[in-house]
Amino acid sequence: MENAVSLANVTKTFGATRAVDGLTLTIPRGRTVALLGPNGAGKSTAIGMLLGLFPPDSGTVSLFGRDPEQAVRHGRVGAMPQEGGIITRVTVRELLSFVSRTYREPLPLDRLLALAQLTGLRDRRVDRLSGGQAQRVRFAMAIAGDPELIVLDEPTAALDVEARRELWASMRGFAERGRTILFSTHYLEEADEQADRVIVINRGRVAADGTSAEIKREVAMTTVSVTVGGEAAWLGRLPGVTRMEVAGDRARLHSSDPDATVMALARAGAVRDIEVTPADLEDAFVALTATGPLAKENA
Ligand SMILES: Nc1ncnc2c1ncn2[C@@H]1O[C@H](COP(=O)(O)OP(=O)(O)OP(=O)(O)O)[C@@H](O)[C@H]1O
Repeated sequence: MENAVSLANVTKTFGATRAVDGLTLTIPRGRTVALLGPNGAGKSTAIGMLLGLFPPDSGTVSLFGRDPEQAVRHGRVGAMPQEGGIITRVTVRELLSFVSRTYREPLPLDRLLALAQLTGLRDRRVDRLSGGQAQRVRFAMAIAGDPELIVLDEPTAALDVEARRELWASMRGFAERGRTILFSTHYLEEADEQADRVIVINRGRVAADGTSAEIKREVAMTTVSVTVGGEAAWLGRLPGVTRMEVAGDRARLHSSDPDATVMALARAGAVRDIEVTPADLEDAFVALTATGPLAKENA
């Protein structure tokens, strides 16, 4: 079965900015995948190309083995752009039934309202909705044609915790139908919690790709902190240490093999206030998107 999404060595330049720089990734059907990256990493540009909004300068983009434009035209893809007004002065039901009529095989309206948790709001005017409710209307518009893939550019960016939770409950309902979800986010926690797989993008390329557990392992960002008196440079050469920060008399060692690092510290008698902190996704993300040596290694 062909992949839902496939990008092969895709580049896109705007003026002097290379927004996407040799991006290669595939997403099989039925997955929920997060595109995670800092501001300007190239997420929106990648999404724009895979929705067929503009072509890449080089490389190929395909959705279900076809040209993106074709896949979109055949109703296999639903999109929720970062912004985008919705018509006001109509009720939720009027808006969604209008959108549904533009598709050949739309979801039944009741089903659509239920999936987006809008049943109780169906007679509410769209301009009287809260931000979170309006976002669920946008989500309902994206899935009205019952697409196989939905692409959401920072769907929860402006939402509070509760509204985010509700939107995710709706999205999970859609994913349970075997559908593919690709969403971009700045929120590590959201990627960690919601996605089966996290693709970290930095400077237009894939910096890491895997489950959040794999990414944490890959960057091996366990930190070993220790108090040192005097010169600290030698700590950077201990087994497992990939990076080190020194603040006052405290050294923070990032280690890919914390056991070996701790043993070496013990052998050297440098165990004052030793503290081992396991990796978290925040650390992994910072490491992957920093301009330090690790980022270069992963680039
Ligand atoms: N139409 C455009 N014209 C000029 N530069 C652009 C255009 N679109 C994007 N860029 C630049 O390309 C780079 C990637 O931008 P993009 O919007 O894809 O990143 P992003 O990861 O989606 O960021 P954000 O999280 O802030 O939305 C940025 O440097 C941006 O300024």
